[in-house]
Amino acid sequence: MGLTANAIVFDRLTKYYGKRRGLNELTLAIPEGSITAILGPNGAGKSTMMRIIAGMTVPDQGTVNVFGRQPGWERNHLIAYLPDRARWYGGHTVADALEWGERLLPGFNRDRAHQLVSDFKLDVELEVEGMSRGQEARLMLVLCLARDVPLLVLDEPFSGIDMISREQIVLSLIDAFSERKQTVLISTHEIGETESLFDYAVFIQDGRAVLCGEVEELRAQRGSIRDIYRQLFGD
Ligand SMILES: Nc1ncnc2c1ncn2[C@@H]1O[C@H](COP(=O)(O)OP(=O)(O)OP(=O)(O)O)[C@@H](O)[C@H]1O
Repeated sequence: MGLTANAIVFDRLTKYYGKRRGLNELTLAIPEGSITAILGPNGAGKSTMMRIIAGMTVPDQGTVNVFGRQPGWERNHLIAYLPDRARWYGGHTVADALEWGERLLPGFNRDRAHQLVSDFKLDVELEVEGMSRGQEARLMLVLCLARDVPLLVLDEPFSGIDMISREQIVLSLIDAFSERKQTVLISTHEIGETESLFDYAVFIQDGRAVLCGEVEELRAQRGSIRDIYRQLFGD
């Protein structure tokens, strides 16, 4: 695959929540241009790591570099971040959300957003507050994927989406990512249906990276990503 430069570098990054450590000297590099899976059990530190990249949480110790600089609001025009929980405006429809995106999100491509809405079978008239979890997940994906930014950080983007739709969405993502030069980080618990998306994988446990590498190499050495997950985290 020929991955060279790193888009993101963590060096002994630690984040405390009270006495508990959300991240524990996390040391890790994410290759530029990769589609990277962030994998690990509940509470491993995946969301904390992503929030730090998006500049929404500040670490307590260690360093993090995103394209060579510290994260923060002034870097956010480079990043499309899909949080694990969203808040919407009351009374807004999918169409309103797209308009909001066009006005406020740097690099937002309106035509692509509308294409994605149609690909993901969303109704533009749908009110966002009344959406099912799967519909909401699709809308959040649209708002991120429509953006021409160098880094996408997607925290559990498939959660709540049914299996068949998930498979279709993964196929359209493979298509979309092959056309564009973006670094993409995706945390997910749905490893089976999403494995084909990834060319790099990071396994996290207790706030540390326990294994990372190019998916092709990991597969050749240790089996499928699902098998590796079981080897690392199974009882
Ligand atoms: N706001 C917070 N206040 C207190 N503790 C927190 C907070 N956010 C995260 N933590 C703790 O930090 C650790 C890492 O949490 P994080 O949400 O990053 O894990 P995760 O890997 O994303 O988990 P999941 O797969 O369940 O979404 C957990 O022990 C969690 O309880």
